[in-house]
Amino acid sequence: MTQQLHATTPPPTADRTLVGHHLVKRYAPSVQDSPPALAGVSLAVAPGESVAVMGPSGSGKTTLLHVLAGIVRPDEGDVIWNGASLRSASDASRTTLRRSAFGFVFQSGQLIPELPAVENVALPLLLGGTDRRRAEARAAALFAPLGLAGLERRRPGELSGGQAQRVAIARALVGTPGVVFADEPTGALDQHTSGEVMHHLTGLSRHLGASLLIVTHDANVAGWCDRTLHMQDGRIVGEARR
Ligand SMILES: Nc1ncnc2c1ncn2[C@@H]1O[C@H](COP(=O)(O)OP(=O)(O)OP(=O)(O)O)[C@@H](O)[C@H]1O
Repeated sequence: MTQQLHATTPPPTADRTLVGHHLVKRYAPSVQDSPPALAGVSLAVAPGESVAVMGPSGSGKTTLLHVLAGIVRPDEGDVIWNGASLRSASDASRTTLRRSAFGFVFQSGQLIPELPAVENVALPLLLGGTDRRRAEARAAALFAPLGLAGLERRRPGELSGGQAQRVAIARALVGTPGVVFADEPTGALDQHTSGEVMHHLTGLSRHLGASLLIVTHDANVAGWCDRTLHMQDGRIVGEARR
């Protein structure tokens, strides 16, 4: 991938550090219409680090996640993953990167209702060309570590909310991604179940060496992470380490 870096971008590091450099994103066509969703955000997520992003509604948390994950292209600035620029990458290579290097967990409703849990988990591997037997074996191996042993053939409608989120975590991690992006992963769960899900999400990510970027409104969820960033009006205005 070619490097087209912003003039002041720090030297890229060809490791599994995720770097966002001076990210600006405006959804409205002109600045007069509304303030930018991202107004110049810079951050680095170290390999294996877990980072929570908190802030009021509309402060730009989800936009930051989408820009860092290569889903949304920034208007200014760049995202560097493994030493390469996402901004200058083609749509096709960004899609390939998302599939091979990143995993995603959303609030709910992300599993395919018709497929048994194990097939839901195997899906990213199947889409990447792994043969079915090997994909399902790798998927099944994640059930016990996530406390899901015996639920492999259940369909999503036959799982509790917390079990379904743990299946979604397995699916995000089955391809051993470099970074897992999670947007309100416990937003639909009660406090106790949320704690269980975070225990599994942080524990298994750490075990597999994946970094974690979590958008959340819940300070208890952020408390599971190494670091919490606070956003306001499209900027990072504070940071706390555990
Ligand atoms: N697709 C879009 N088109 C236009 N404006 C958008 C779009 N997505 C987000 N915005 C605007 O960008 C700003 C930041 O939104 P974003 O969803 O990133 O905030 P957030 O902090 O994640 O909010 P919440 O906590 O409510 O999910 C808001 O003003 C929002 O209205």
